[in-house]
Amino acid sequence: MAQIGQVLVDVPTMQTNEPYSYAIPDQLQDQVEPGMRVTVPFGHRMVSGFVVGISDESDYDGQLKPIQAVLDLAPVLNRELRQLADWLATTTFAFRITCIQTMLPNLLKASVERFIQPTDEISAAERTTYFPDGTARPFDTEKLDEATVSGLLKLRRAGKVTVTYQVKDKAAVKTLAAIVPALPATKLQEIATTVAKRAPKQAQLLTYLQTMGDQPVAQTQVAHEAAVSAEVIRTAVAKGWAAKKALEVYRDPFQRPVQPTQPLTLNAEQRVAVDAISAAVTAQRAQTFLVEGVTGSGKTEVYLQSIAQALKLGRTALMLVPEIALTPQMTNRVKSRFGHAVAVLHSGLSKGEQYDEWRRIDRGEATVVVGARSAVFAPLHNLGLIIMDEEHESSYKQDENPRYHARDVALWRGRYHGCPVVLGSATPSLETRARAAKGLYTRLVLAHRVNDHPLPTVHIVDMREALKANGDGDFSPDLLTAIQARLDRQEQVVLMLNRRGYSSFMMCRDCGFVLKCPNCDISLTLHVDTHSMKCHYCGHEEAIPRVCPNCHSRKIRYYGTGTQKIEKALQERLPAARILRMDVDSTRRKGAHERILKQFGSHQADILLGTQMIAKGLDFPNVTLVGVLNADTALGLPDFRASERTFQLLTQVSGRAGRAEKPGEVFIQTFNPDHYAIQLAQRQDYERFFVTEMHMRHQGNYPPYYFAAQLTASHEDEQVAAKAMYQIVAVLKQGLSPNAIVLGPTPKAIARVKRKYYYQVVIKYKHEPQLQAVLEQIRQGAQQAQRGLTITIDPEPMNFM
Ligand SMILES: Nc1ncnc2c1ncn2[C@@H]1O[C@H](COP(=O)(O)OP(=O)(O)OP(=O)(O)O)[C@@H](O)[C@H]1O
Ligand SMILES: [Zn+2]
Ligand SMILES: [Zn+2]
Repeated sequence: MAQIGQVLVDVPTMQTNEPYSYAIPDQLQDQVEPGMRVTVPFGHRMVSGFVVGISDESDYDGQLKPIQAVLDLAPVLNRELRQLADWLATTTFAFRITCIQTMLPNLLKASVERFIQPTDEISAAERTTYFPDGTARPFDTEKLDEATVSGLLKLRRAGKVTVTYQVKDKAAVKTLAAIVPALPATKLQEIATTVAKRAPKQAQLLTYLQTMGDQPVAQTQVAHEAAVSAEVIRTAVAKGWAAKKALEVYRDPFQRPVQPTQPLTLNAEQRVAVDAISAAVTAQRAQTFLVEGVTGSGKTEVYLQSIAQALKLGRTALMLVPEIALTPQMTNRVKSRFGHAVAVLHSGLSKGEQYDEWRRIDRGEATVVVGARSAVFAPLHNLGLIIMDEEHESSYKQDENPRYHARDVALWRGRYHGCPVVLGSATPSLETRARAAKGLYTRLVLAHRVNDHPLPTVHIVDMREALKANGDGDFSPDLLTAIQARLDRQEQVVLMLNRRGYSSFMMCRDCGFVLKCPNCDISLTLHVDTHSMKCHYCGHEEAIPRVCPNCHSRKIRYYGTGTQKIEKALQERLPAARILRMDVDSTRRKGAHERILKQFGSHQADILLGTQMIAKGLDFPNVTLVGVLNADTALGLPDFRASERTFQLLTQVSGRAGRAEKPGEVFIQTFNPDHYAIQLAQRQDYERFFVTEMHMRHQGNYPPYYFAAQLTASHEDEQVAAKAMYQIVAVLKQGLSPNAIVLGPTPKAIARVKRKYYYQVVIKYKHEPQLQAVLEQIRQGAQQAQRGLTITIDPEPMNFM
């Protein structure tokens, strides 16, 4: 009986989660398997698709169109990852094909090209007009002019040209030109003797060829080892003594040499953690651990030794880091311990490098994967351990479809493989810490720094005073004195300029007052377009104040400064200081980040001035001073997580100071010295912060007490977006219980992006068994909605702006 392939087609406008049935032609019967990419006819074109199933019968009565071509020799997604894609689609309200695309390396996202070519029917004149090269030409209706397109279509109707499809499969395997001997050794020897006099170099190569065996060797290597030029090799090939072969090679994204390291002797707290995790690895238990360890407590060593346990049992390990491009130090540490077993996956690699690393993982050649968010989909078999470092980082949440959180995916894979998941942080997210409190996660605490080095001493600098003293809102006298002392002692300084919330809110520079919503206790956002202050939760709007409502000062203004400006100002104040700047601009080029850190690490600079990207993971023993120039900017954001983010950032960045023998000191400049997030960051007291913040969340009905979901509508016409949102609110109110809190619709913080208006609704709820169904109904309704209207659903928004 003929086989039927169930294919998810890759047509973004044809949004469906259901596969289509296609006939599998005889010649492809043995080739098609679930998990492979294919091309199929769809309407009048050829599109790529993904086989999710094969069956013998179809409910479809008519004639089925056949699958045209198979793009893969083996499935690119295994059974586990296909199940994961389905789960992802359901829980994030994304399309199955979108989820599959997200899981594949970029290189495997094939696209189809159309070609048009002449048939025998075509006249000579038509041929010269339409086919100047005489052969097939790409048929891209967007690039060709209208007359050519209509002319070609006319020819097609007359049967004078045909259209063919070719898949531009970008999955190029990298190859090197290589050489193999084409004749038996005895024959080569014979020729060598005859040419020896007249062409000694050729004889030399012939002798080398005899020693080669039948494995191809890279041409450059042959040239080097036989000490002959490329020209001599070309001649040998032309004469039929040797043959050219393509040698498959991996692009190694990790060319720099690493020093191998041995496991360190663990201290008592580390020992307890490694033992607990190893036990779960050995028992193949899907247990979740929270490793709550202060900065510099040696969490990385705990991860490494737990990974070693998984490898010892013949299993594999996945280690997630927030943004790997920003943490070359971590990659180095893993690579130095596990060498070639390590594959690295992140967006900083070229597509080819990503693909090669992905294949090494899929083939089982790499058994440890270090990577950023999307590495959570790495095709590791037989997972024994998953680690998520800095688990509180918001970069683990994807901001576009599918809107998944890598933590949820990690937990899913942990259950699938029966392996533990380790969530590590000095400042865990409230959600995670709350789950540990409930006993859902096992909490492992590293309360002390390695070798009992003390945590740094943190000073809070009241910038209201500093501003009065020297009129300088950027550098307080205290901070400048402290920096100078480091310069004198040849120690190093890390300075952070917080760019989050840059210029989006207003603050009084005399009293630190930030304008808040009277209904929501969340700061109002400045809208330059409407000249007003708005609340993004409830829609409250008021005029931009001219004087501070609290102290009547006129020094109320946007908050925010650029790193370049700060660098210049700092250099003027400290002319002798060598400053390195690390921000989006200075790290645009590939490898720039790593180069800057290397320079700083080898003390080619005294001060590393940067944005939030310098807050995490850096481990430089000579850094004894950390300065935070503006602690407040993130506090003013209209986000219920503003305090949490501020506390985390300040604690993380403070942790860069005094990690080795020399004690560390931190200066936090703030206009809000009494804010609890800043006070508790000064004490680096996470537990106290957790209790305080949980209380605030409880009062405000925020996560983790409530769940939240966010819906957004966008359209070029503001009316359309707003109206769609009002209709959605009606659907929600009808479908959900009266306990659910529906906030909005309100315009988003940046209400207009790329000529589109954004409106949003936030749902806060505790138990809403109907929510999934209601949201699914809204998602389906959105497809029939007005042209140009986009509805997005985020089941777990990281920010509400
Ligand atoms: N058992 C140990 N004995 C000696 N040195 C150790 C030990 N464990 C870790 N270290 C060293 O202590 C330093 C800090 O460790 P690590 O960077 O792992 O801390 P961390 O907890 O990840 O900190 P952060 O959260 O600030 O990034 C490192 O230089 C590491 O090599
Ligand atoms: Zn004021
Ligand atoms: Zn409000």
